[in-house]
Amino acid sequence: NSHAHALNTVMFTVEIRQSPIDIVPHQASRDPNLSQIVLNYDRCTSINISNNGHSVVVEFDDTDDRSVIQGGPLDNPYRLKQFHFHWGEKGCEGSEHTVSGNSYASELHLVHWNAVKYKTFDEAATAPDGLAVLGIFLDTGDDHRWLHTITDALYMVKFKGSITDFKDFNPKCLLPSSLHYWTYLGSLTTPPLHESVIWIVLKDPITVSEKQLGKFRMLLFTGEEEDQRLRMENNFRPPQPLKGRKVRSSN
Ligand SMILES: CC#CCNS(=O)(=O)c1cc(S(N)(=O)=O)ccc1C(=O)O
Ligand SMILES: [Zn+2]
Repeated sequence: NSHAHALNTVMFTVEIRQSPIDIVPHQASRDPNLSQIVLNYDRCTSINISNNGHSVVVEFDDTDDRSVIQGGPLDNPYRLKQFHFHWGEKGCEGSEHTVSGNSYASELHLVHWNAVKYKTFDEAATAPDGLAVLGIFLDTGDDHRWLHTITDALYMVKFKGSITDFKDFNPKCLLPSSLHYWTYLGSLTTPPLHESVIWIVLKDPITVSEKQLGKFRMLLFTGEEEDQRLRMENNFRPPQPLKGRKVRSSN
């Protein structure tokens, strides 16, 4: 039965740093050593926008250090690879991280990878310091003046598997006024759930309108050839156990 024993060993993985989490601000430790994060996106090159059946994704040219995030908890610059969103079916839920138990309507994730230490994204995606994801909350209110560039393109990627050109988009226009953040060690929030993400979650949300958010909900989880049409909504994972992790706060 050594075979059964071996299978049992192989199948058992310890999950100690899963994401998202509920962030409790006054339990986060203010760390004076935490510098500000720096986003060098001025030479970023967006390539396309696509519907991968889980979210809408804008991909970037990550073949050199043209667009990186650095500073804060990061020891190296991390290259921007893609950004995507998570949202609900109504305004009161949709974000992945929560703040004192409260959800935002949506959450934007800018995914970066450590190309200094790892040769490829896939290698970085399995390393404990391989990825850095910048999380930005979306609140509902007035129209966001630049989000329409994205929402106007969503009809082109309605179905799972659809993709279209999306050039000259700089995600700097989606940042809130302050880059104050919380940071903790976590994971991807979708399969394969690798525990390879240094999370940097901005404290201040950006504001978008219900109308703009509604356009995300006209995307479909299903492909054009499928007879069932499933609206893409509630593509957020609920908060996971903290398991003793410390959340640090920038000044
Ligand atoms: C191997 C591997 C991998 C993960 N890819 S991703 O980092 O772009 C990613 C990250 C996240 S998240 N929510 O963890 O940032 C969600 C979805 C994706 C995706 O595949 O599209
Ligand atoms: Zn995400």
